[in-house]
Amino acid sequence: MRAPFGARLTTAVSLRGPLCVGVDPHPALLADWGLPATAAGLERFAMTCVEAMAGEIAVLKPQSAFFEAYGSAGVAVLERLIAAARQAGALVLLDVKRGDIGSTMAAYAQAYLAEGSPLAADAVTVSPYLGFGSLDPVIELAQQTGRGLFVLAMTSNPEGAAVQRAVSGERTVAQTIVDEAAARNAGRSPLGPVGLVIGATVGRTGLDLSAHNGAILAPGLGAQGGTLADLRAVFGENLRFVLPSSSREVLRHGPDVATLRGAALRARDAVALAHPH
Ligand SMILES: O=C(O)c1cc(=O)[nH]c(=O)n1[C@@H]1O[C@H](COP(=O)(O)O)[C@@H](O)[C@H]1O
Repeated sequence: MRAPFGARLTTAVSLRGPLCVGVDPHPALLADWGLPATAAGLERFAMTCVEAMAGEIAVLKPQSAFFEAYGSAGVAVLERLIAAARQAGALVLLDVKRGDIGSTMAAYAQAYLAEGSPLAADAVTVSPYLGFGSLDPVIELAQQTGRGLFVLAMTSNPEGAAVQRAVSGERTVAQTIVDEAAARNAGRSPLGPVGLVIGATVGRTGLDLSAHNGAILAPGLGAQGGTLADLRAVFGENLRFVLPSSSREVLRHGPDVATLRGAALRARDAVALAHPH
């Protein structure tokens, strides 16, 4: 039986440092790496990322869209990437941002979190905008299988604020999501399976995160302009469970394996130095 996701994530971060690297094979990156825009090029990109980073970095986050763009051959590459990265010791957070009615979410949960599913990862990103309760099938399966989920709360893109900072009753929409996640994680040690996504670029959030007993993914470092100083502006002193995430800023150092690995390790060490966990 696998240990709970919260325990596996805290162990991975304590052994490997606090960084998630996104595997986002943008067409422009494939071209920069001298690879063709084909499933074979995608495979080479994915396996180079595994070789360079899966043995050293705590969490790799493949972005499903870039694989789906190649149809079934691309999804097959994603399956092999997930398996190879996990085999090399990284946790895999599959970035798919799914959100649907509860009965359909149960099917997504099976696809991404069930034992033996070809796309099963360690955790998945989900959108709560069909109502937080619609995510319950994902939370239940995550708990059963020692996996996790990251719920979009305050996203790094500028368009997110109009919805997420809107006030509903006494609280912002984002705060209601934080509070729902906190309720699901209550009493779990060291961390519950329900993480949040709060972008590194969002500035002051006004969020009360004190009851959130879960991880926080903070994407937006690098290519979207987020800096290490911004993380402190967003999260204050309380960065213990924050997992900063960067994709293009690291990936642009490929395709040489050693150079790519060096860039990832430098990014990780810079985060660890600026924000000791
Ligand atoms: O869930 C995410 O990972 C995510 C949430 C968010 O608020 N902002 C955000 O950029 N992301 C993802 O994080 C990655 C950011 O990539 P870079 O901008 O290249 O570092 C992309 O795969 C985005 O889809």
